[in-house]
Amino acid sequence: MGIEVVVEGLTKTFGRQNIWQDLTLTLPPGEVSVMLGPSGTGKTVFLKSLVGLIRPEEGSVLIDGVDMVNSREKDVYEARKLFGLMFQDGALFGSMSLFDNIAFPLREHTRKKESEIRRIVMERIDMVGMLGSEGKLPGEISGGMRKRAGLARALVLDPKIILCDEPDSGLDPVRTSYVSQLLIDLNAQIDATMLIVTHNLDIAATVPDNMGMLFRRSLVTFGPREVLLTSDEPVVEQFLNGRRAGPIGMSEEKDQATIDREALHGIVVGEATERRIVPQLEPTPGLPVRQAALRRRERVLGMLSTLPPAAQRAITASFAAEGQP
Ligand SMILES: Nc1ncnc2c1ncn2[C@@H]1O[C@H](COP(=O)(O)OP(=O)(O)OP(=O)(O)O)[C@@H](O)[C@H]1O
Repeated sequence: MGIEVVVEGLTKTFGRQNIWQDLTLTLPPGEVSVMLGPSGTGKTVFLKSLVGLIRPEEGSVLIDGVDMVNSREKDVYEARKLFGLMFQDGALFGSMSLFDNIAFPLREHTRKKESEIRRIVMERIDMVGMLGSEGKLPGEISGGMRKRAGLARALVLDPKIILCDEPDSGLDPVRTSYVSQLLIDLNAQIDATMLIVTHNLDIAATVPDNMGMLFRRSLVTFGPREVLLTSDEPVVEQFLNGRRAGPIGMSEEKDQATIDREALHGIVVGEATERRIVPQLEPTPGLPVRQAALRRRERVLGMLSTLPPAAQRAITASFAAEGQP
């Protein structure tokens, strides 16, 4: 099973620019979480902070007893092996075949024999549906395939935590839904903790167990998906509806003067519309039941009375629809 990630009081500044402050959240073990947020709110910086590639000034990130913020580089390096990272462009080496790209972490970090490496690499290539393409160079395949190859590479060291930075960027809507299904299928197969950073509303609506959103240097919310999906916070409303009216502007956020000026010109925040929550994706038939979904159900039922009423109603309705009242 995946590992819990406990983030407490995290604050990061570059020079005089405060990226975010006092972020506190827990990624439940083995569950899939999504972090939303307008461009530039520091989602990538957050992912890099979890793996210790960026060191925030304050706070802690506890993973299996190691604090990725305050520990010695040697310990952080060791703990980093628990992670699988999938970056926006797949981050593949252009002159290496897909096979060699995917084998790279195994050759770099383990002493496995070539025959064993071949077995693992082919198994992961199969998992992401790319058997037959292993001899190709990254330049010879589409963006969607490069993403999947990046995901296969993230999987070779049997990660306990998988971080995906915008798995949908540059993909058409059809390829994006394949990636969404792939993420859920992988979760069912390996039960790793997953955090996905995305702007994509379809991924956000259908993939995660938990959702959070970064805005104005803090976490607007983080918790079971239904909390964000039923939230009437103006920034969440605006983001989920892709509207111009609201606190998010072209360069991240608007000041009050801009909001007032827009109101004068008739650009007003719309009425809060009742949002329909679409069901979460299920693993492809034939794959194991997602253990995280079973654990989440118990966890969420245990915290139900602490959640906002709209989220409680949505959760009760979705459990009832699954035939598990
Ligand atoms: N190494 C760095 N040095 C200085 N500033 C940085 C560094 N890395 C990121 N930043 C700044 O931190 C801010 C947040 O960047 P980040 O890439 O995390 O945003 P994001 O939310 O992932 O954006 P997007 O959705 O557009 O990818 C930006 O203003 C960026 O310029």
